[in-house]
Amino acid sequence: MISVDEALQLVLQHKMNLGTEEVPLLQAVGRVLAQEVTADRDLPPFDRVTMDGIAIKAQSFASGTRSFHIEKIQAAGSPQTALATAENCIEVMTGAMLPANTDAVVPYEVCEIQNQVATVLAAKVTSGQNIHRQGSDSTAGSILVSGGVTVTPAIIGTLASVGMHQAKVYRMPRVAICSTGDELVDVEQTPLPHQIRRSNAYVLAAALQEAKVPVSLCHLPDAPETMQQELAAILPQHEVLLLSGAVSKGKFDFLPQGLEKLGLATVFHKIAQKPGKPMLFGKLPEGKVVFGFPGNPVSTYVCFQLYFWPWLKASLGLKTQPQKAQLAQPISFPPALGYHVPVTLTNENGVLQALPVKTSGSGDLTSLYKADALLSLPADQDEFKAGESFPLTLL
Ligand SMILES: Nc1nc2c(c(=O)[nH]1)N[C@H]1C(S)=C(S)[C@@H](COP(=O)(O)OP(=O)(O)OC[C@H]3O[C@@H](n4cnc5c(N)ncnc54)[C@H](O)[C@@H]3O)O[C@H]1N2
Ligand code: MOO
Ligand SMILES: [Mg+2]
Repeated sequence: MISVDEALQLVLQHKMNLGTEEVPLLQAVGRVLAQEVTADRDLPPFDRVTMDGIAIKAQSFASGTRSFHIEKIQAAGSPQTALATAENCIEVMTGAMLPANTDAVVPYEVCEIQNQVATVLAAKVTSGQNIHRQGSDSTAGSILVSGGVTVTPAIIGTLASVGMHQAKVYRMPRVAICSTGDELVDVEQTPLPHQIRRSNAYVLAAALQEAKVPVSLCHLPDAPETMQQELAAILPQHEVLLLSGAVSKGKFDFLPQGLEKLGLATVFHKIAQKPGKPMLFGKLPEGKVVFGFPGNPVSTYVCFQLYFWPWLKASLGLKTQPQKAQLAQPISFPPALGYHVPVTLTNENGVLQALPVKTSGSGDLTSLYKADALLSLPADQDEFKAGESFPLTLL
């Protein structure tokens, strides 16, 4: 059986080249940017007034002038005006162009205005004060945002400020999520005593919806021929299959053989880990990939988090920062399996502490919502001391 690290490396070796697409500005949020964003002009594009007040020539103040006749008002959104006489001033509003022949803005708070004359009460006026200089943030042509980052609301603001009403982002893969199992009924149905409601596909669909990955849902029966026919019908419209259940040793676990008939090249089947030991990963014709997650709800979600997300991020060219946390209490786990422990996180003096969540195993989905993350303990160790650090996957 391969290790957790080997499985992850194999999954990453099969990342997909997704290409790019143009989307309208607001639809770019949450997507991965596939272009550099450059400034179309200087930012700010003119000397911008940053306080409501009066614009003067600092030299006039230095020469002793304190009362300045107000020539006019320069509002934001008006073309630039000019001060006619050095001993005068122009009232200016935040966001306005600084009037020509002025180089300092004195806020209203330190002025007294009567009969069109502003008297400056401040002790000092410096050339350049309260002016956001043209090009001081960035100059025309400079790179504001590099490609390969997730578009945040702040990046949307940057795109808007340089006039990009569309943005080039990496295309998302077309994903089908199929649950399997004759014991499962849909959410709106009332289960009979031997049945349960299916939840796995909804968990994965919800996670993908948050990440703006388009998905379609389906459910496959525990019957080899129908399962294979339905898979064959789904495959042409999708590039990634996320399947849950039917990958273990049961008499009705038909997924591996159903996929083989569709041309599956198995990359691995089984990982030395708990939960999620029976996980399957393989290639399908035309460069498509399939993740066969074990059916127990916690196993499905854990494997999705540990293997599918890194695969998607790698395919989108997103870099991930490995994270670690300290185990907050000792754990004993003798089997030679990697152990992914659901934990809650607290921060003690800047160090992340991971406290295991009580669960009754990989069928216990309701305990998983309490977890903030998974702490992955290595297979070659049996006793794990409080204070030891291990890799962390945020949920
Ligand atoms: N002899 C062995 N038996 C099992 C092994 C093993 O190594 N040897 N592995 C166990 C492990 S670990 C897991 S995990 C499960 C995985 O089984 P399958 O992937 O074949 O999944 P199923 O048999 O279809 O279902 C398992 C379990 O999960 C429930 N389930 C499935 N799908 C859903 C869903 N969409 N929503 C909610 N619950 C779901 C299903 O009802 C079963 O209870 O195999 C062990 N057995
Ligand atoms: O993935 Mo299984 O527990 O290891 O349910
Ligand atoms: Mg099974």
